[in-house]
Amino acid sequence: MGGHAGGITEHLRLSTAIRKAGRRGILPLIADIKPVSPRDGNLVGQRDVAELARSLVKAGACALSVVTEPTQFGGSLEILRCVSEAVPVPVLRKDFLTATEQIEESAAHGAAAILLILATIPDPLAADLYRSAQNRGLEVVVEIHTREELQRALALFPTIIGINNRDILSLERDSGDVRVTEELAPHVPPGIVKISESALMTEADIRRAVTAGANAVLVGTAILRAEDPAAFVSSLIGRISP
Ligand SMILES: O=C(O)c1ccccc1NCC(=O)[C@H](O)[C@H](O)COP(=O)(O)O
Repeated sequence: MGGHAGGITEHLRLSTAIRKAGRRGILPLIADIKPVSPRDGNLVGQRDVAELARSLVKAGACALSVVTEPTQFGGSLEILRCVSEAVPVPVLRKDFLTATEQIEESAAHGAAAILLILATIPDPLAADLYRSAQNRGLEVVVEIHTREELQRALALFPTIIGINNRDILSLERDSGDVRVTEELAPHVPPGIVKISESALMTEADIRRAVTAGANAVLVGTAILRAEDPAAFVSSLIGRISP
C-alpha cells in the first residue's frame, strides 16, 4: 500500500480509510497513541511504539492517531515519525497546532491528517491552517465540542469533523461523556465524516457513538490500559458493526 516520499510511506487518506472500513462492515476504529494522559498518567510505558502501532493495525484499526504535544501528553514528532513509518494506514497528528509551519512539519513526519481544534483557534487562523493543510495534501479533522463550534466548523466546508467528548480546554482532566456525540452528530450534514473522539471507555460507549451517527471512533486510554491492547481492539471490531 502506498509508495515512499523522502523515507515516509505515503498512506491512504484518512476519510478513505474510514469509508472503506465502513463499507466492508468493519468498525472504523482509530487507535490513539497518547504516551501520557494528564488524568491517568503514563499509558505507553516501556513498550516499543512501532511494535505497538503494528499490532493495533494488525488487530484491525483502520488508522492511528498520535498525540505529539510534549508537556502534558508526553508526545513528540519522533514518535509520530516512528509510528508513520511502521504502519501502512493513515496517521492523524493530534496537537494544539497554531502555525502554518506546523503543517509542513506534520507532513514531514508522516502525518496523513492533522487536527484543528476550534476551541483553541480563532476563525481566520482556522481557515488559513485548513487551506495550508489542503495545499500540502493533508486532510484535516476539524474538532468541535459545542454547537457553536459546529457552526464555525461548517463554514470551513470540512470533509471530517471530530466530536471531542472531553473538554480539551480542561486538558482532558474531565471524564468526558459520549452524550456530546449524541447531541452533536445528528446536526452534522450528511457527507461529512464524523469521528467520535475521547472518553469511549467501554463497548457500550462505542455502540452509543455509532448509533448516534459516528462514522468512526477514536479510542486511546481504554486500548492502552487494556492488558492486551491488540486483543482489545480486535474484540471491539469483532463485536460492533458500523
Ligand atoms: O483531542 C485533542 O484535542 C487533543 C489535542 C492535543 C493534545 C491532546 C489532545 N487530546 C488527547 C487525545 O487525543 C486523546 O488521547 C484521544 O482523543 C483519545 O481519548 P481517550 O480515549 O479518552 O484517551
